[in-house]
Amino acid sequence: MCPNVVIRYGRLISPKYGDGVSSPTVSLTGEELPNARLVSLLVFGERDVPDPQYTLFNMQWGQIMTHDMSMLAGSTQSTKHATRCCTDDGKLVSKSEAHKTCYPILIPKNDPAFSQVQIDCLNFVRTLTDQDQNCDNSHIQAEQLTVVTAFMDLSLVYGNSEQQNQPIRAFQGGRMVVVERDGYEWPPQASNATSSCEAQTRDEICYLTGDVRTNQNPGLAILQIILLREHNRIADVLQHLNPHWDDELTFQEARRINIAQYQHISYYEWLPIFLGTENMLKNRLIYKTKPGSYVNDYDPTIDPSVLNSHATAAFRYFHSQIEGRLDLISEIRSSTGALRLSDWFNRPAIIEANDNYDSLTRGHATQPEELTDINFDAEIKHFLFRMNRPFGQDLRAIDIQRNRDHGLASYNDYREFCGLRRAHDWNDFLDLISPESVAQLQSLYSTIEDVDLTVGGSLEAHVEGALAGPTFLCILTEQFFRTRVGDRYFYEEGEKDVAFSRGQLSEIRKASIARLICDNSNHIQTIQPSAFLRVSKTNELTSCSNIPIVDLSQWKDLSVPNIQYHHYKDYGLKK
Ligand code: HEM
Ligand SMILES: [Ca+2]
Repeated sequence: MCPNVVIRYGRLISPKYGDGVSSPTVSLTGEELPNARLVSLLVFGERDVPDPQYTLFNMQWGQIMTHDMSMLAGSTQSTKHATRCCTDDGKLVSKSEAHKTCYPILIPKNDPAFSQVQIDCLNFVRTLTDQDQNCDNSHIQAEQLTVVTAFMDLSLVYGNSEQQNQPIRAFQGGRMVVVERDGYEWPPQASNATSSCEAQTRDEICYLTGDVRTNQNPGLAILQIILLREHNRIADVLQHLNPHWDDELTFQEARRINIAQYQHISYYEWLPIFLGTENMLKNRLIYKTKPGSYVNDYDPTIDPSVLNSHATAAFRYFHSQIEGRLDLISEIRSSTGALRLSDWFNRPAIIEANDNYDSLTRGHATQPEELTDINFDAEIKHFLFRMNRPFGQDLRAIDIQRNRDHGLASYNDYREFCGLRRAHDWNDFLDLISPESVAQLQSLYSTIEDVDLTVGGSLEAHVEGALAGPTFLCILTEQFFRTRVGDRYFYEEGEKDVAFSRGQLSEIRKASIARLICDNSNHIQTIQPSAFLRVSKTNELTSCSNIPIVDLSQWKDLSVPNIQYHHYKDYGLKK
């Protein structure tokens, strides 16, 4: 297992593991970098401001894409780290006992939350690098590893290898394994529920899918279920259209269609909200196409792996959109209650209680996400993975610590890399960052060169039409260009060995998040046509029967035996 996440612009401190707990907090100038929790507290707010335009599904789809593209090696992304850098009662473990990958976040004195409960230490385990795996490594800096395929191939549904896929594939009718409860299909049970979830018994609901993070929060699990049910829905239609197809052909074609719809929704419905339609057109991330026309932009020289600056900084800015209250909404769109996010981390059983699967789905399509700004909801800033304790972890502090763990170049370096003006003194940041934020930075960092990318980038004023400032926008645009152009199997590609027919492609282009919700909820009848956008005069609730359908009859009696499916081995981690 050798690198897939690449540092393109690494800060020149050695990210080789040092002496455990005290590893690199030292900046370029040899000064201490300001404590990550302190930066989280002082630079970022936690005001809960709803975004008038976008629904919570808009946030949630982003987490799905994130999980498809990257998962840092060695991080379980839950409370249950095998490596413990803090004791049970929140004290630093002694240096001699700390594992070399320990890099805990120390709690500053007078912390408004953690000082109440005498917690001094938040667990943090460094990402494994190629140097840990003894990969041949001629460059000076270590490179962090990811354990999922970088391509947008729904690896979170199907797994990242034949081995991961095998136990969740039914090998019948092209279907994935599901279990039936109350007449509906759900993902199979994880074999180790008490460690994969916060489950009390082995029988408590804990889902097994292609990605171990599935159970992390209810909205994420719901989208995983929607995408799983969509696979089986497609497989059933294909079998009906083509009874002579065997399991393998049906499975691979259903998977291919599911991935194509998801790529279409991601590039044409979701990404324009973040990156701006004009910016995407200009940078050839999307095209104004005729219904059945191809975009032949595959380029084998483009490296499609995920940029470290993308996974560790830019794409995490959208943690700001997370809402800590999940509304339960009825079919007539009235509230029937709400869940507190931190009560339900890694406890998916709540989804199958009462009408919650549908009520939460309507809630996510109705309630606003939080404004994309410098505020991060208290539920993830003080209560992440809290379980039954009074406080949990701080996702914003984790993001900052991860930025340093990976040795990313500084905010100022990335400004220059992205063609902006390099700052020479604090005032030079004022072109994009508010005077209040610059003053906070100046009080915390000893030099402008030390400001972390994840911090500076999150403070920039947004580019018009986009939900990010110019530095993050530059990184995100570069990433999503590579993700499509570096993927030979991207759904718009017309190369004959891999292409959909023109008729099929024009059907795929009708896919929408609204249709996915209609087809894969239990019994939702109405939805707005653009479900990433809130209901409005131009986006009114309507019957599901009015939402365009991808007509799968285009796949009838298809003579496809020669098609090249992309199998897992094609996307295997690089040597
Ligand atoms: C309730 C929603 C979410 C929760 C609780 C959550 C939580 C987390 C946690 C715990 C991590 C691991 C941090 C680390 O150890 O470094 C993480 C990573 C990450 N998150 Fe989120 N997140 C959420 C939504 C999102 C959204 C909406 C996006 C983007 C649109 C996003 C983007 C990322 C990225 C890019 C990573 C790094 C992934 C990797 O490379 O392994 N997350 N998140
Ligand atoms: Ca993937």
